[in-house]
Amino acid sequence: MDLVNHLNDRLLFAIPKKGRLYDKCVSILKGSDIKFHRSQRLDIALSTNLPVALIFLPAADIPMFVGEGKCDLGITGVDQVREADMDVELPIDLQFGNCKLQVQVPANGGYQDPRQLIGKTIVSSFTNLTTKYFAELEGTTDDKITTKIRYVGGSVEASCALGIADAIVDLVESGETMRAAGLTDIATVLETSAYLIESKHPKSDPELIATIKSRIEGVMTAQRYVCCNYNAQTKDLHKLLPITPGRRAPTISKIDDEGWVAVSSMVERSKKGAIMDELKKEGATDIMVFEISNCRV
Ligand SMILES: Nc1ncnc2c1ncn2[C@@H]1O[C@H](COP(=O)(O)OP(=O)(O)OP(=O)(O)O)[C@@H](O)[C@H]1O
Ligand SMILES: O=P(O)(O)OC[C@H]1O[C@H](OP(=O)(O)OP(=O)(O)O)[C@H](O)[C@@H]1O
Repeated sequence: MDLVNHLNDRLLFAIPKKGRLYDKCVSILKGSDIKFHRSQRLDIALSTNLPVALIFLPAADIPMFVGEGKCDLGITGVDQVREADMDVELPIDLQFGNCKLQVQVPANGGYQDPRQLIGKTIVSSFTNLTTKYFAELEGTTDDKITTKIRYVGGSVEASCALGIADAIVDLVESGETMRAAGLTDIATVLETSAYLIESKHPKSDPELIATIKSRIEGVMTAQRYVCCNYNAQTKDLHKLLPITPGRRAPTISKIDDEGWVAVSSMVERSKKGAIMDELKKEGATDIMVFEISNCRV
């Protein structure tokens, strides 16, 4: 099938083709019920249930495709958006791919302040952000900095040991890569996470864009909340309901037992243990927590 000729009239949605963000992106698409089949080695997949085409691209190229309006939507890290210096909307923080772009120096090298690196050689895959950062430190414009910024595409952390850099600017999540390379961080250039990004001048049907955004928001909410059900005596509700106020209000249903009701409420996943403990202490029984597979709020 000539896929390219099937792209007309479809919303083009750019997804990282591999790497750190890929699996989470696929699970967001799945959670949003955007069905597709990606043939091996093909970087375009037509959705089978929506007028959408998924375009699999390097995470670093996605801001340009969306910024220039070639794709209406995309998913990539904010670091990539800032590095590409593209003017796009950032409608949804997808809350994965969290890490920091940091200035890293040899742990035993005597640098404690990034100002000590002015005029030295810095290696990074994020040369634009690094240039801007040092231009600000030097109090000058990007084209006048004395610090030398060199690009490498990967394994940036090896640059100091190999003698091509005095320091590096690279992403840090757990810090394992940094420490294994004998480096330590002395400053943060940027904090980042993956975002749904949107063209400022989308070409597709606004209703379709709104539907996709609302589905992704639903996935985010479903990830953040669980559903908590319990039985309670009506006399205890004044103590129990403040523990489970819900997003708007808890649902209270009659049950076939005089003086008792069933309560259902969304609670934050990260607090569910403490909430169940407190409910039990205040007299709730049959407390159950359920996963929410998707929702619209
Ligand atoms: N260690 C990390 N922890 C969390 N998020 C990360 C980490 N490393 C990278 N990211 C995020 O993922 C994005 C893509 O990084 P990744 O290294 O996967 O890209 P890539 O270079 O396209 O893939 P690959 O390394 O497989 O070639 C980064 O721009 C950043 O937003
Ligand atoms: O703090 P950590 O948890 O160790 O993560 C940081 C590492 O993750 C990223 O690289 P990645 O593993 O994606 O490979 P790359 O070097 O090929 O980009 C980043 O460039 C660091 O090297």
